[in-house]
This record gives sequence, C-alpha cells and structure tokens, in this order.
Amino acid sequence: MASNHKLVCARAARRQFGGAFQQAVRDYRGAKLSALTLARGLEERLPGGLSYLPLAFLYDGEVAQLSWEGSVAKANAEARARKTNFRVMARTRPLQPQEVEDKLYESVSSENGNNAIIVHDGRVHRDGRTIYAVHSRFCLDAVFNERADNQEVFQEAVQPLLSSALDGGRATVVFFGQTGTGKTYTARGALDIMSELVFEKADKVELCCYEMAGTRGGREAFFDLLAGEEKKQVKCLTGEDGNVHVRGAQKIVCNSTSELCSAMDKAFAWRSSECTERNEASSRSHCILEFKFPAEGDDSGEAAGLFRVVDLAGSERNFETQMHSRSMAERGGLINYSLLMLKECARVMHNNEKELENEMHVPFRSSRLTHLLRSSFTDGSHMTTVVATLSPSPTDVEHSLNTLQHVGMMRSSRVWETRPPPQEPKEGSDPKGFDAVQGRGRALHSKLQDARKGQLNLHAFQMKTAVGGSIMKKYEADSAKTETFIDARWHRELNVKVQDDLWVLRDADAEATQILSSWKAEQWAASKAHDLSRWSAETLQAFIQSLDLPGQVRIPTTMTGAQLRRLGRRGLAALCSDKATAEALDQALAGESQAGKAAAAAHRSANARMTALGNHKVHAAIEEFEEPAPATPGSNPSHVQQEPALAA
Ligand SMILES: Nc1ncnc2c1ncn2[C@@H]1O[C@H](COP(=O)(O)OP(=O)(O)OP(=O)(O)O)[C@@H](O)[C@H]1O
Repeated sequence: MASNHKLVCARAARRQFGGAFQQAVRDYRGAKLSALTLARGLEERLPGGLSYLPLAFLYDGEVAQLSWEGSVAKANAEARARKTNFRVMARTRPLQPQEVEDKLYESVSSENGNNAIIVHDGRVHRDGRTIYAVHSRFCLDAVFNERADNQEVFQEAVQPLLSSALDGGRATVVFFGQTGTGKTYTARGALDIMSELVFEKADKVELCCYEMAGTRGGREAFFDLLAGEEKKQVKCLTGEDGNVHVRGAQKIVCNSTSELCSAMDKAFAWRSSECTERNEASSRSHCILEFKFPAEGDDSGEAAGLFRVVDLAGSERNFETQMHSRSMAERGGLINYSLLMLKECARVMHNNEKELENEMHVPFRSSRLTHLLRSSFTDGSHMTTVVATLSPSPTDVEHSLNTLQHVGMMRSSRVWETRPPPQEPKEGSDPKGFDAVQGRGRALHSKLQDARKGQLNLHAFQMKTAVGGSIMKKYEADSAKTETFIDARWHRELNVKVQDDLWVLRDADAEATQILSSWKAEQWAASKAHDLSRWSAETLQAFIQSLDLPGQVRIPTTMTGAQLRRLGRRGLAALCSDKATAEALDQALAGESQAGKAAAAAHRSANARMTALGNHKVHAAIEEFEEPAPATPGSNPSHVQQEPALAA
C-alpha cells in the first residue's frame, strides 16, 4: 500500500488507483444496463417495482437504485419538453489523445433518456487508507455525451433561440465551463451551422463582435474585435429598456454565408488566446458575438431581433496555472473574477428563489460580464440557453462538479417560470413545518424539535447511520447523490456522522430564531423585575403599598430602589414606625432578591438550551409563514411570564 501522504490527494489517487475507480464506474454502468434488461424482461411478468429487486442483489443497494432511477424510472425524462425560456444543458467532450496516453478513463456518464449527467467522483477518506466513489446525478434540460456532434447540439441548444431571434425576439446562448472542455469548439461548430441556415430566413445579418478582457491597469473592459489590430475599447451602457447595450463597436452587414463566415473568422482571429498547460489555444477573454436581424426596410436596427453567442473564457484551478507568466496570471485573475461573480449571481438567485421572504441583492453590477448578461437571467421573455462543457477525465472531476453545481443553481433560480400559480390554503387544513409552530417555553422547544424532524425528512431520504454504511442524500430537488465504498476492509473505521452532516443544511432558522429571541428578551425582563436596584420610585411605592405591614413606612416618594438599598438595614429601620414593620419589610425585600436570583438561574439555563438549539441550525420554512394577528389593544402582554420556564 502506498504511503498515506500520496493517497490523501484525490486527484493523485484517481491516477494511481485508476483500476479500482474504473471498476466503480463499470459497476454503475453495468447496473444501468442490467436495470434496462431486467425492466424489459420482467416488467410485464412481475407486478410494478418488483423487477428492481434482483438488481439490488446484484449490485450495491444505492448504486442499483441510482441506476434504476436513471434508466428505468426516468424521473427527469420530460425535461426536454419543458416549456421555459431558460434552459441548461451539458456537453461532455471525448477523452483527448494525451489523456488516453496517460491511461485516464471516463468518469462522467450521461443518461440521455433522463437528461441527466452522472459524475463518478473517486475520493480518499481522511484516514488516508480508504478510497471510495461518490456518484452524483445532475438533472438538466438536455445532455450530450462524447459521441454527440455539433449538429445535434445546434439542433437542441441553438436552433430554438435562433428562430426566436429571427422572429424579433431576444436570445442568448452561453458556453460555460472549465478550460479546455470544448466551449469554443462547440460555439464555432454551432456558428458555422447557423451561418448556413440563417439566410434561409433573413436577407441580411448585422454582426458585431467584442471581447471582455483586462486593461493594462487591471480593469475589465470591452474591446471591438472587428476593428482589427488596434482593438478599440467600446462602451457598455444600460439603455432605457433596462437592457445593457454595447456602444461604439463596428457593425458589419452580411448578405451571404461567406460574408458572415469571413467576418466571424476575423473576429476569432483577433480574440485574445494563448497556449496554456491545459489548452494549446486557450481563450483569454470572454467573446460575445451579436447578430441582429433587422426587418425589411428598417435600417435603424433598434426593433430588430437579437441573438447573442457568449463564449466564455474557461475557469482554471491552481494546479492548472503553475506555469503561467505574471501577465497570464493577471489576465487569468480577471477571468476567474468575472466567472466567480457569475457563479455568485447564480448562487444568490438560487437562494432568493428558496427564501422568497429574505431576498438578497443579486450582484449583477460587480462585473461587466454579469452586467451584460443580466437580462438573460432575469428577463422572462429573453430566451437563454447555458451550455456547460465538461471534461470526462478523472483529474477534472472537482471542476466538472463545480460547473454542474453552478449551472444547476442557474436552472433552479428560474423555477418561477414553470411553477404553477400559488394555491390558497384550504380552510381548516393542517399547516405543516415551522409555519405551524406556536407556543413558548418548554412546549415551544419540543414542538420545534418535532417540526425540525419533519423538515429533515423533506431533505434527506434513505439515511443509514450504520458505521461504514452507505449514504444517499438529496440536497436539491433534482440532484441525487450516492456514495459507495470500494474498499470493504476499512469500513469499520469510517465513522459517518449523518446527523452532523444534516445540521450543516445552510438555511438559517429565521422564524424560530425570531420567536426564541423575543421569548429570551421577555424572560430577561422578567428576571430583572425582581432586582431592587433597578426599581423606579413609582415601582418602589407600588411594592410598599402591596405589602401587608403591621405599621407605617415613611419612604420619600422620590426614593428609587437603588437609594433604598444603599440605606442598609439600620437606615431602613429608621424609616419604619416600629421594629416589627422594619423586620417585615426587610423580609419582603429579601424574598424579592431570592426570586430575582431564581429567575436569573432559570434564564441562564434556558439560554444555554437555546444556544444548543441554535448550534443545530434548526431549518425553518418561512415561505408561507403567516404574520401572527396583531395584539388587540388592552390585551395583557404579561401572560408570557406565566408560562413555565424551560427546565434546567
Ligand atoms: N466535442 C469535442 N469533440 C472533439 N474534440 C473536442 C470536443 N470538444 C473539445 N474538443 C477539443 O478540445 C480542445 C479544447 O477545446 P476548446 O479550445 O474549444 O476548449 P475551451 O473550453 O474553449 O478552452 P478555453 O476555455 O481554454 O478557451 C480542442 O483541441 C478541441 O478540438
């Protein structure tokens, strides 16, 4: 066995122990094939669902289920027919000759019928001795495997957008992904096919090409690609319609396919590109091609349909930029910054879609790229397709996962397009989750725990907490994730803490926190109510009058609790008409002090329990939370103090 030091790096392990990881991929693909065969052979003879059972005997339970769901149940099969203006697709390129030479293998599988991509992620456990594979499924609108050609991608991803733009609409296709995964290859392939087809419908096409790159001062700027060597800087301005337009770029009017092709070739020739560790001709800028299709007789071009092709520069990781020169690193930094902002916008929009009440600002203006693409993500009438390009190599798995996670967020941030209109809750129906939680003190605590259990059930399924067992998690509505351990010898050492894992669910418990904090404030006020030194003159007078004393007490009406306290026992006796009254008053004050101490102790323990509850990050659904009815004037808010305090 190799030293732990080497194994701890998953990328190195995927190369070194390629055989074991390849076996895990083969297992998954074999299970998929068996699932299809079994479904075909047994479905008619056995009652529904039973034909799955033999598969579970043949393969690891979770792998069998994942492959069954992908190849037979096909939960996402309808995605291609989804009626939406925002679609997300993925294309996996084939292994490059160099990768085949390095004996790398495919670690991405596509489920074409289910419109999903499975990434097989080989990992090394923290103990440095166990390797295991995590299969993650990402459901998208369409997927293209390594055998798909540009024509197929064009038909699915670009053709509908082009038709919409030719009819006067606005459309954008964005190619997004890791460096060297085929963004430019796919974009150019689609553009070549488009240049053939476009003149069947349009008489002329107005082309405008520009790139977003860094200036010498390290700032982002747009440069005209049709202006030749000088690369004139152009402006990016927000128009009255709220859309961002580039002003000052040269426009070429093309009347034939050959004119359009030569103009595009010119633009790509001037686009910044360099030879990097991952790609001999790596794009060093984001390239945008804008096609306008003016209606006949309309020379202004303002009302024309617009089709935009955005070929983004590839994102790079540290290990891919070891040989970069200083200027390359600077340019790479700017590219990574704009891509990071694009991902950040996707993340915030995704979170906003989940937490409708707590909408956060989406930082579209933080980069020129996101500023330009804003309408593609927010305008429901703007047709947009994001094509994520992936590398099948096991050394790029982290990158592929990152790309898929972000395009998945972009997709889920536009669920409002497909969401049915909200329905009014039925009279008398049982509200579920945290919305239904009401109460205070101990009762609230246990109710919150019950509600939390319910919430967790929504987010996790088929959890097995056995040491060394396998876990299946459902983080997003459409994405399943399964883990299967390859090396059975070290199962016992894997102390999988599923519970801990669950608490990491990011969403803060806003509603529960609000209820608990107000309860906490009330408890604090209640405990301080017995503190003599905080009493005002009026409170002191009211307290003295509420006592049943044998004699008279001559306390000045302006004397506060703190002043009375400073008098001491002898001073207090001097204010009383006789000894018995002084003793009774002293006892009453001592009783108050005791009650204050007890309340403070109860408050402290309640606080500790609440902190523990907070640490568990109670997950709250606040989307449908109804505001509690405002308290009626004159109602007694002090009822809160009559509830039992949390037990120690
Ligand atoms: N689907 C594919 N089939 C065959 N070869 C492909 C495919 N996709 C990409 N390639 C090859 O992979 C290499 C890199 O492709 P390309 O330059 O398009 O990547 P990129 O994502 O644009 O990279 P960068 O972000 O660095 O510009 C090229 O040699 C290209 O021919």
